[in-house]
Amino acid sequence: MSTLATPFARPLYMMVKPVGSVCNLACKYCYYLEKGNFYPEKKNSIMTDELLEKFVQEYINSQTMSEVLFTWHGGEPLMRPISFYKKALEFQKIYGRGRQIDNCIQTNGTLLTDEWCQFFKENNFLVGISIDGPQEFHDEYRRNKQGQPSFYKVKKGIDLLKKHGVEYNAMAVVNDYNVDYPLEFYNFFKEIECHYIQFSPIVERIYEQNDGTKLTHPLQQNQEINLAPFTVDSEKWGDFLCAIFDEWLKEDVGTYFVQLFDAALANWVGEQPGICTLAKTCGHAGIMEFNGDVYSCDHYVFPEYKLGNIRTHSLTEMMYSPKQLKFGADKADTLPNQCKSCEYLFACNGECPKNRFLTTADGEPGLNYLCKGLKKYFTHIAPYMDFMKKELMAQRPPANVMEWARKQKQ
Ligand SMILES: C[S@@+](CC[C@H](N)C(=O)[O-])C[C@H]1O[C@@H](n2cnc3c(N)ncnc32)[C@H](O)[C@@H]1O
Ligand code: SF4
Ligand code: SF4
Ligand code: SF4
Repeated sequence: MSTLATPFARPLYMMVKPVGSVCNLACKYCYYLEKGNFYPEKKNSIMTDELLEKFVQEYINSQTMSEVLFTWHGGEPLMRPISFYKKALEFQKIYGRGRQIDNCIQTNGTLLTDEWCQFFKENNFLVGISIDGPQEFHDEYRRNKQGQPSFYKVKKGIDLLKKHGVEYNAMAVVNDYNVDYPLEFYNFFKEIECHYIQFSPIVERIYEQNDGTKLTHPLQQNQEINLAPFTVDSEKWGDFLCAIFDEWLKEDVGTYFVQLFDAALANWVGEQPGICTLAKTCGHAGIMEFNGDVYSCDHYVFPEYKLGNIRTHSLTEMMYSPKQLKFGADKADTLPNQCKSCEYLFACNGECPKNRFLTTADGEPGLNYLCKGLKKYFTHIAPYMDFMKKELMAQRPPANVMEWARKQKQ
């Protein structure tokens, strides 16, 4: 096992699911909806006030730093009433004893109202909104159980956030349907003046199990690969990123922030990237279900990756357990030789282990499904990243890359 960073030198981070996997939408690609199968008592999957208080107290007390970040996730976290979050804030005040406490919430945006937005503004919430680009792309997969599209409601939600001056960012998935339209996609976010954008590729395999789940199980190896139809093509993912990167280079560096570009630059200069998929190790962010069950990662909510329950184990115990440390270290320890000798390992780190189900040319298992696209992306951005690194080292703004890129093209 590789050496991990000293425990306790970083915040303990946990995403919380106050309504479990319950949601008012039924996006066709959603990996979380089916987690309800692990909780047959599903109809009652809401966090009690008593558990909320226990979590808030323990989460704050587990931190070794003065800042504490709460992340509310789901399912759809706005399916709890505002009063639930007001209680959470009261507990934060009681147990925070002067610490700086921040809250962010990840939502599909369809349930936003003036009242929610006022609440978020007053309490400084950062709101992550899921929106998959323009209407046609978004509505392809993001619909409710009756098949009704959600774009119109999400757009209305974003307008409300803007009206109330709430800080927000966009989270967009890239799938088989929208991957061919990178510029339409990117320009949409500029049109709605969203300056912080996260793109996440959909990679899912169909794997029907007895427990009622159908999507990727990470322990599913040596099986016939049965890609879910919404999965993004690996090379197209690379082309998509390259096209948006070139567009971003024209005039947006320093004004629009694309998480995968920032994370690549972070790796280029040897800083921690802001996204786990490009980090060296996993396991920094656990998730807690409505009933206090804690899992290794949001994409590893499976019985095999359950770390315990907050009623019987402390958060520190679970997040620094041998099981979780191994989960974290496995990301680097299980890399195939093709990755170990890859010139972009420092930037890619083999991406997410969930996606490592191909075999290398030498027949070694564990190659990332997205490898071809990732290599294309890193090769394409390398000269610009090298330049930005040089600028940063000389304490000049990396945005100088825009002029440099223009000159290269002349
Ligand atoms: C599971 S949702 C929970 C929060 C909230 N309901 C929402 O949609 O923002 C969190 C994020 O995961 C994304 N997502 C859903 N299924 C995915 C998948 N199979 N692969 C990658 N991301 C996915 C969603 O688009 C959303 O941005
Ligand atoms: S809104 Fe979020 S939780 Fe609900 S189905 Fe869509 S991605 Fe899944
Ligand atoms: S398994 Fe994937 S999603 Fe989970 S921490 Fe690792 S890289 Fe991130
Ligand atoms: S680009 Fe491919 S070979 Fe290189 S580290 Fe990433 S997944 Fe491995």
